[in-house]
Amino acid sequence: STGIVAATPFPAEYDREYVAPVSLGTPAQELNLIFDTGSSDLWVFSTSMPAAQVAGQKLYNPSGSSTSAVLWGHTWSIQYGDGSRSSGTVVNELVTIGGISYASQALEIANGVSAQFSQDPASSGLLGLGFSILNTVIPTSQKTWFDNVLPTLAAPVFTVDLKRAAPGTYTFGAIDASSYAGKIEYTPIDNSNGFWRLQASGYQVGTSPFQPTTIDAIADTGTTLLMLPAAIVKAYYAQVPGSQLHASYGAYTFPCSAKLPSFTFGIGRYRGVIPGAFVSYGRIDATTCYGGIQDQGNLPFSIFGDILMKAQVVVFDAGRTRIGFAAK
Ligand SMILES: N#Cc1c(N)n[nH]c1N1CCCC1
Repeated sequence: STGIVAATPFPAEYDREYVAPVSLGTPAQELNLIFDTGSSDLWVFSTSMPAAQVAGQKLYNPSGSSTSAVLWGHTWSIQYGDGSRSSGTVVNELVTIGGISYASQALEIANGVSAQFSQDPASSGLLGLGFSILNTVIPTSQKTWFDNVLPTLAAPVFTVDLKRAAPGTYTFGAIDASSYAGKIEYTPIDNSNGFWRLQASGYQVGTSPFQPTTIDAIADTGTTLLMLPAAIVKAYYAQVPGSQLHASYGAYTFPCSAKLPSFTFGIGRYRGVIPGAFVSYGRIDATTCYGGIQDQGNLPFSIFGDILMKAQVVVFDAGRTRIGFAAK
């Protein structure tokens, strides 16, 4: 089987996150979830949550589904890198994405979420697309939906084609040859820590010479920005007049009137180009804009988040434990 769903950015002009529809239970309850290659829990807002923590999100109601079955004694609790959290209980449920169904998917229902989630009306939860070792359900960890449907897919892959301020696609079980230009360049991933972790071969700022250097990064659709080592970030903004490491934001900002250089990353001999315009993440005030490239700080790896993804077609190949990039 193969399946395709739209990946819609929210808020429309800022691409802070991308959500896609997931169908739960019988009769179907369709919720928009963040598809996140940097985590491995499938969890949803539910009717078990306090009203004070809900603000417009659609809620999954297990009692309204004839196919939900409590996974007795199982709970989950997750905290993301930005400090956001959620937790709750677990049911087995029919979960369908792009027409691909799995009848007894571990579906984690929230009975509590942190403010970042409560204040985000666009997302009713997350679909983890990382490796199942990261799943937080106890006493027995559960498989991701992708892991469960893998044997039924025409090819053991999913493809991410995010776009800037426009709907893109997540495709399961196939690679749409018409979605990209040239060849897909693959590189092995290390999934031992549950991430799609790769080594890029270097970078280039604008038209300056390519700098060969290994960049140890995870491909993470759940992270908005491109988080890189301090030296690379410094080299990038050195080419942006008026940019600064803003004391109060603890992040690089620049004058919205600045012309931003492109950022190129290497995968082997392949060069992936992020247009300068993609590096403007959003306006802070009348004249100041927030950089889409930021310092990874004390993270143990870089994060190739949405700012990079939206410039490429990215193939997550579980069959051959590799990841592929192509221009579009
Ligand atoms: N922080 C963070 C983060 C990450 N590195 N991957 N996914 C994340 N989130 C998903 C929803 C909230 C944060």
